[in-house]
Amino acid sequence: MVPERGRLDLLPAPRRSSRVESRVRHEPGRPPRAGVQASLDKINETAHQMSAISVKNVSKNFGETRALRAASLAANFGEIHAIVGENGSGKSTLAKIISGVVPADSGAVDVLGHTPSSPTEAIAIGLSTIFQEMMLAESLTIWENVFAGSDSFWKRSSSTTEKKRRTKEILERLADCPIDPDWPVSSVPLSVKQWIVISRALLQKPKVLVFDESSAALDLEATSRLHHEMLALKADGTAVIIVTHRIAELVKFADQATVLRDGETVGQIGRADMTEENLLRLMSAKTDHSAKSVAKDRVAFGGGTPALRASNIALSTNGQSFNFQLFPGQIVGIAGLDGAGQTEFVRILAGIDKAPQGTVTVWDDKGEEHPVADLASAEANRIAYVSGDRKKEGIFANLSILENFGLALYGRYANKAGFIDRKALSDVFQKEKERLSIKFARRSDKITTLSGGNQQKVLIARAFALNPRIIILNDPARGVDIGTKQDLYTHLRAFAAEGGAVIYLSTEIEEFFNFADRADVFFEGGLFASYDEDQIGEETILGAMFGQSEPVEMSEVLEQELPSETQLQAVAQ
Ligand SMILES: Nc1ncnc2c1ncn2[C@@H]1O[C@H](COP(=O)(O)OP(=O)(O)OP(=O)(O)O)[C@@H](O)[C@H]1O
Repeated sequence: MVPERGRLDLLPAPRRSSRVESRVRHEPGRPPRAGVQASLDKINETAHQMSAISVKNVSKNFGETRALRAASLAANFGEIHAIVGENGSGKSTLAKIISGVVPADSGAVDVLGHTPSSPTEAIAIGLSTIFQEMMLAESLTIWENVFAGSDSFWKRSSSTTEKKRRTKEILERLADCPIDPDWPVSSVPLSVKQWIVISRALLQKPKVLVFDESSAALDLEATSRLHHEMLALKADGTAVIIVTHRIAELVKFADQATVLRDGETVGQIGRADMTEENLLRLMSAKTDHSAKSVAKDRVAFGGGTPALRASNIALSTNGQSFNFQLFPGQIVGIAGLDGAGQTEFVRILAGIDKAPQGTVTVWDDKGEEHPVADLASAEANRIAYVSGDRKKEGIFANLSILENFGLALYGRYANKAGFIDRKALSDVFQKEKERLSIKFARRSDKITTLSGGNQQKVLIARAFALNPRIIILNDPARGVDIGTKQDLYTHLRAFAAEGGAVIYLSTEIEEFFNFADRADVFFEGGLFASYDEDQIGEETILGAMFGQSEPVEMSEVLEQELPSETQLQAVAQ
């Protein structure tokens, strides 16, 4: 029975029987269910056991778009359960149904013994969700955001001093940097915003925690902290549901994965069968999963006229200066831990921010040089920029898909009287839509009706359509599925083969493999190391990210102690 709104305090305690708790506690590493073959039957069979979540044959339409047609999922307490699938396969919609944000059209939804009909109700029964789009009030302080809405569902509302103390404690642990709870949210970087949203959910001490692509804004080290947090929650008996495209990461620590394809659950994979290959095979009807490899000839860069040069650049007034060069046809990967200066650097190259020191110069087709000092000069010199932080820097939520695509192009497609050649704009849109396989019902629909990954594709398409000489991408593949990523690498490689130059900042080191011609690594506010194609590897890049000239193994980064039960309880108090 769904309770009336406003009567949540009268809700019966969620059905989390001691039988379930003891089963999880005494058998934490239950043997995984067999196989990739594990099918709907098996999922339904599992759903009959006492589980944290049981979703059976759920469907959901948004107007003409069928987001889900037969989605099922069964997740237990004390397990990390991933939901995977290509962009637009229905993962977020499933997460939203489980979280009470949208109702299912048909099918059965059982979350902790209830069918939540609103996020508030979901929280009341013990489910917290961290959504893909960060819901933050930018003008409020950090602590106000962490405790937003808390007073209505915590029995004893704590004092402001106490709230600030707890905010500082949990955020400094999670974000691993000093935090003043009184800072306005607008003043902190994207990664800290992500931690604020995560803290808010953790402080609710949920029995089920849903992460919808929540590590997308976090760098490697931070993602590892998040994984440890998830493992600690699992050890505590929480059902942790994660929606993610970071397949390589999830095979390391997820217990189960439910795979969606075109709105349908096509299988559930257990720990023993959790390999990238198995997941990809189920996710996509495509048969070739061979990879990241984009065929290309080795080219030596260095001679001739560069496409872009940054000279004596420093990222702060007293910072160490450095030089940077990019040649036509070259793809340079940019890496660094969060806050190491790489984001500031690419924004300077794109003309968005000014360098505290130094100059940026580009060369045109005729070999003539031009300074890049602001957005206008960057645009005039055909530099396109794609941001991974699409909500803040990319999309206009109130505009349609086509309008979002066409915004930067209107100047190019307008005649002298100012009328836009809609046919030409429409043709180029169609071409880019096919190039990146952007999925949507109608181009006149608002961009926010697209899945997160498809929104990102619109921004990438817009950059290609600008016919740039240089494309600067700032973590563009955030939230983009693996198939699209590979298509993106192929398109960028083709762009480079025609003389274009690419700067590709990524928080995922693997993106550079078999793709970048060079990788530049930032550390503590400056360019620390530069590696040619044949030196690019996980250990070398990772080492440089930590300021070491020696390679570092991933396991050394991930080898942190799990928080103890006492530490966790202290945080949860
Ligand atoms: N509010 C909405 N209105 C219209 N269509 C929607 C809405 N929400 C989702 N859709 C559509 O439903 C489909 C599934 O979207 P969903 O966001 O669930 O996919 P996803 O698997 O999470 O994708 P991604 O990996 O890109 O985030 C998509 O085609 C999307 O455009």
